[in-house]
Amino acid sequence: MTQSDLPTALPPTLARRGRRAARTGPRATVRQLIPYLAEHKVVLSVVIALSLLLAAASLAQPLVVGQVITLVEAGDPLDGLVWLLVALVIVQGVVSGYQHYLLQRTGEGIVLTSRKKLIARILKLPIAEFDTRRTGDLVSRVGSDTTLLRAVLTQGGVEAVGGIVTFVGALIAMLILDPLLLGLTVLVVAVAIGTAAALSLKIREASRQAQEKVGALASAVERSISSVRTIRAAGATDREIASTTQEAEGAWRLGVRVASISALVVPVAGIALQVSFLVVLGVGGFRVASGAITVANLVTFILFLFMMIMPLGQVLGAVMAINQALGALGRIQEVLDLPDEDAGDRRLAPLAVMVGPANEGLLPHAPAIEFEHVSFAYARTTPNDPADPGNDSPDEHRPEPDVTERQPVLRGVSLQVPRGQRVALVGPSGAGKSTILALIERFYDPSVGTVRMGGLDLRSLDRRELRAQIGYVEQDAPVLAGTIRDNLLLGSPDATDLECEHVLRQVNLGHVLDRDPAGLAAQVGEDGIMLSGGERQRLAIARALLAAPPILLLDESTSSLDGLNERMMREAIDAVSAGRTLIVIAHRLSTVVDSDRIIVLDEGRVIGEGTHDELVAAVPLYRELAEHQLLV
Ligand SMILES: Nc1ncnc2c1ncn2[C@@H]1O[C@H](COP(=O)(O)OP(=O)(O)OP(=O)(O)O)[C@@H](O)[C@H]1O
Repeated sequence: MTQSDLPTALPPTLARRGRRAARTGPRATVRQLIPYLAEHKVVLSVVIALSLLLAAASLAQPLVVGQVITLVEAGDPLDGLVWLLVALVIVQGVVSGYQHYLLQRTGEGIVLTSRKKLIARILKLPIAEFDTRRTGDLVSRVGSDTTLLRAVLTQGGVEAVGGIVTFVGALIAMLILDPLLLGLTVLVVAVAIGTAAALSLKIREASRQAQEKVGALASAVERSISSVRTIRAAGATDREIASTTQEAEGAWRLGVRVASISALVVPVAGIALQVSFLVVLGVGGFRVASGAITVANLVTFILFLFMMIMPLGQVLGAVMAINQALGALGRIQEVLDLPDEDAGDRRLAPLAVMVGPANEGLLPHAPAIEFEHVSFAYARTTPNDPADPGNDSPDEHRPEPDVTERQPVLRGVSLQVPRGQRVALVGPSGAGKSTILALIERFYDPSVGTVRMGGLDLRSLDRRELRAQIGYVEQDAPVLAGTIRDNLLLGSPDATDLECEHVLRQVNLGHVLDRDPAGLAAQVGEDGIMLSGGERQRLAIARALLAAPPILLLDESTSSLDGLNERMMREAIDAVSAGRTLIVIAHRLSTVVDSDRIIVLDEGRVIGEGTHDELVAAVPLYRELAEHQLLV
């Protein structure tokens, strides 16, 4: 099989789309925002009704004030009008407080919905997505971008509905009171609206860029924290602080840009209010003097003017918040639009695949695992990945990501793993051993050829059912932060403490229970850092034992173990392989020698297969590896 046999290029339309997305960044439309709001339509209807009530209360106030002035001028009694005014103000205060609470709560609801959707999607993304995306950026989308959606409701979006009613009501009242004064006011206000609208259009793009930079910052922090030991040991702490701080400064710069655009919008509304107020006061004064309008009507007109300008501020605030939210929603939606791992799988009725040595399978004589002419290439990742806004340069100037080039890692691999046998994969680093395990787990599908379990093409099996048949002990970080119990129950949530303790003793980990009074509740630290390398692997083996899958994949730790640890690891592997099929990536001669069959890989090809003695005699690479105790 040659490289040219592999499907290497993406369809041109996909490649074009990828390049376009990299240039412009993800965008969202108002239509994509609607489902988030629709989920809260009952509460939002109540809030809108309250806004209308507030608008009516606001509009009533100038009329009552005008009436009070007229009555005072005429020397007539006020007849409780002052009390009506007080009642209006109190009702307005109480209603707007309640409305504010409802909006904040609904805003939190929208953040929660988007977070739930993102978490569910991210954890179901194809494994290949994690090869090309930065963890911190994904975390930032869940933590930070989602909070910007809240602003759609909390920064005036819904009050603006009532605001529009107030605006129109005030406009009509002003028209009745004095059309000339209104004409002048509208002129000033129209200029202000035009300027503010043009500015707020810029906010969406600036906000998206700012959020991308926050994502890049989260990625940098995540990298620094997860590699803190390596960084410390390399004496690179100060450089790492400097480069991470640089990302923080980048986020600050873009945040300030958003702030400066918004800051221009706010005074525009303020100036509009002041100028129109001065115009109305000046021209109005003349008109009162000439007897064209009364003092009461001028005061009422000025109150209505305030009433008209206030919602204008609300609408501008809402437009800014919506534009900011759309920037963030674009980044959220980009992840939600990715297909999940099962997308495109053929929907088949669940099949009871029994591949244990004692079980009658669907195809009882088929090997547990079989590779037939399998070739595979990882999608190539590039430093200029669209998910990595690593610099401040404008999008147009970034080099386009190379999404088409793929290098084969497995080339025409054919192998069989009979049921109940222990098969060792050996070969130099980078030969493709871990990739074979990844294909068995169906983290990826082969580019060419077929992988089968119990005679069935893996692509015809439900992924969950397939993985239920397999235990997988990774080489790196096979342990999760949490307690020993959390780690054991990951694959078997119903196991009892007694069962947990039993499997721990089977893999010679009884002492970790004895050394900590917390026992199974003892913390293992981030990535199991409180355990030794050998203990981590044995804990992962214990987890696999507890789930008791018929097939176990074990990527043996490369860390050298002393005599005692080596013996304990061998006993753990013996315990786990009893009564099941075991495929082990072997780095220790003892593991290899104890295997039923050894498969030698080099540069993605199977170059030898047999027992230890057969391979020592026939395969020079194997002989060389064995001479060096195999630790490669
Ligand atoms: N997720 C990935 N994305 C892109 N390339 C990858 C990925 N994982 C592995 N590779 C590449 O595939 C090749 C084979 O890797 P693999 O991990 O299968 O080798 P290996 O034989 O298990 O090596 P080792 O013994 O060092 O773990 C390597 O060149 C590696 O760089």
